[in-house]
Amino acid sequence: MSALLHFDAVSKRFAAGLQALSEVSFEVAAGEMVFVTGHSGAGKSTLLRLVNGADRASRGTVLFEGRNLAKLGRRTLPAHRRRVGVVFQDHRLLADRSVFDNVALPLLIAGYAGAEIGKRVRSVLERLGLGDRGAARPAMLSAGEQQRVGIARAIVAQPPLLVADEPTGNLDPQLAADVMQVFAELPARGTSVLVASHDLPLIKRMRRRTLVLDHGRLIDDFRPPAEGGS
Ligand SMILES: Nc1ncnc2c1ncn2[C@@H]1O[C@H](COP(=O)(O)OP(=O)(O)OP(=O)(O)O)[C@@H](O)[C@H]1O
Repeated sequence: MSALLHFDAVSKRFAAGLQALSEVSFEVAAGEMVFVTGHSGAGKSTLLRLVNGADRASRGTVLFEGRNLAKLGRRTLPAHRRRVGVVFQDHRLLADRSVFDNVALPLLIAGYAGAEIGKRVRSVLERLGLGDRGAARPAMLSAGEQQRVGIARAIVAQPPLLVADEPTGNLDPQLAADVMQVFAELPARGTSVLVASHDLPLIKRMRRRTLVLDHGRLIDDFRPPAEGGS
């Protein structure tokens, strides 16, 4: 079976001449949760932006579900974006809409019927411990709740892949652990996860595969040994 995500010798050079990624190759299989780490400026955000179609590789090939993302055009990009949920550090919620409406947005865009939207939004809010916050405006919520609303919005349409860029950067350690727990449960529900983070203690605790970038180069692809293995 082909990989969900495939990077083959991918480089990204910005107009200013800066090489943000150099010949990066790796694959992510369906059902994996993978961290991307490295120093500030190592290329983590750049890598994630190539995956969600926000930017394009300068060289090399990025395949998602077997499709070459270099070939995405105005007509096909929206469909790709619907298959990759995105979580940012600054969750980018709509301030003048309720929590429910914020989370419902991807389903509205995908053309779901009203009753189905209600069912799915209530279910995902419940799962993230936000069952009683649907009517609230984002500004009325704590930072941790707002981040969970952002996650709810990213996963409500059950995309095959979730990419998250420093999703716990603003959260205290307990909330960060809670968010990681939510992510860790996604692969079993059909959503693979790619998380950029520089929080090494957190990554270590999660015991998941970790890609390490250094000045745009992939210098390690670490898979922790299975628990209980010898
Ligand atoms: N649009 C852009 N134009 C020019 N250079 C850019 C652009 N975006 C990123 N860069 C540069 O590419 C390099 C990699 O940046 P990137 O944001 O991917 O790093 P990062 O690992 O996510 O860092 P951080 O942890 O600080 O967010 C940096 O040197 C950055 O300045």
